[in-house]
Amino acid sequence: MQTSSAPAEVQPVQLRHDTHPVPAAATAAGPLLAVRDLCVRFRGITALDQVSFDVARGQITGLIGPNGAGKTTLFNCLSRLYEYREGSITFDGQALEKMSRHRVAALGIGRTFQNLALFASMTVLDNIKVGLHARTHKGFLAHALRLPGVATEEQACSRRAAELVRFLGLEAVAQQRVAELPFGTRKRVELGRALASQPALLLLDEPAAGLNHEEVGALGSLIRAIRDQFQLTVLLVEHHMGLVMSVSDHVVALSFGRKIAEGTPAQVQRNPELIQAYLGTEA
Ligand SMILES: Nc1ncnc2c1ncn2[C@@H]1O[C@H](COP(=O)(O)OP(=O)(O)OP(=O)(O)O)[C@@H](O)[C@H]1O
Repeated sequence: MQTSSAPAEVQPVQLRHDTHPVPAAATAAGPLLAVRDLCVRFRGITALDQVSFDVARGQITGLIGPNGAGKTTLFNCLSRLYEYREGSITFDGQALEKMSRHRVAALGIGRTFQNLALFASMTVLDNIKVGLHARTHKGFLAHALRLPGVATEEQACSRRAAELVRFLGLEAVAQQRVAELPFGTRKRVELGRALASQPALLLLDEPAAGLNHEEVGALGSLIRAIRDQFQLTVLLVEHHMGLVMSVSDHVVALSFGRKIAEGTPAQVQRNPELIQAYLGTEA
């Protein structure tokens, strides 16, 4: 990640969320995301056991827990990569279990992955444009075939992609192929692609993994800047406790598929069950 491009130095650009499906945080009622009694089982393993929690609009919620706690399983349920037969997930009042994966992305849930999911042979700018095409009216095929109206939309896409590149401090590498870039920079590109789809809820899966101390510091500021600038709600899965506790408004802790603690970072850090869960594994 380019530490020289911390958010304090980033030019404030205003990206219009004119296709944004979810009302602004201040005006809408209820949590953006409500997880209720969610159970997921894999051949005898209970990955999630009656997990319930809310993600409040406009907040950064940290989801923590030792290895195997069920964090990624939960993310995969939110992206509809995994099916769940027990419990429910409601996004802005709509039941996710009734929707296809494609509709979930269109609804306004964007994510990054633990192991980067970028097109390595494409440039930084083009990877970000892929995210933008997820929200264009004409669709990828119409763009490929250059159908009428595409040119105007293409110009808007290029403008927005350039704005995102600037926001993320990626101008110097915008025309470089992703495969040529250091890991930290690629992680920032993935963030750009997720933001390009204009999500209302951004799911970040271990964004600090593989970053050095300085890069993690810059990442914390960047996550907050993203939340503020794009008026997003963020759900962050992360093992780096310093990062989670410094950026989160609210923290939910899982262990062996169960929710064991929930509250402000200060409250959760004092929770005896959480301390035990980490002492028993990696603390
Ligand atoms: N597709 C799958 N098939 C079988 N078991 C799975 C599958 N996905 C997850 N599990 C199991 O479910 C449990 C929860 O795993 P999960 O990856 O959600 O934990 P996690 O909290 O994300 O862990 P980590 O921090 O190591 O990524 C583990 O016991 C894991 O082995």
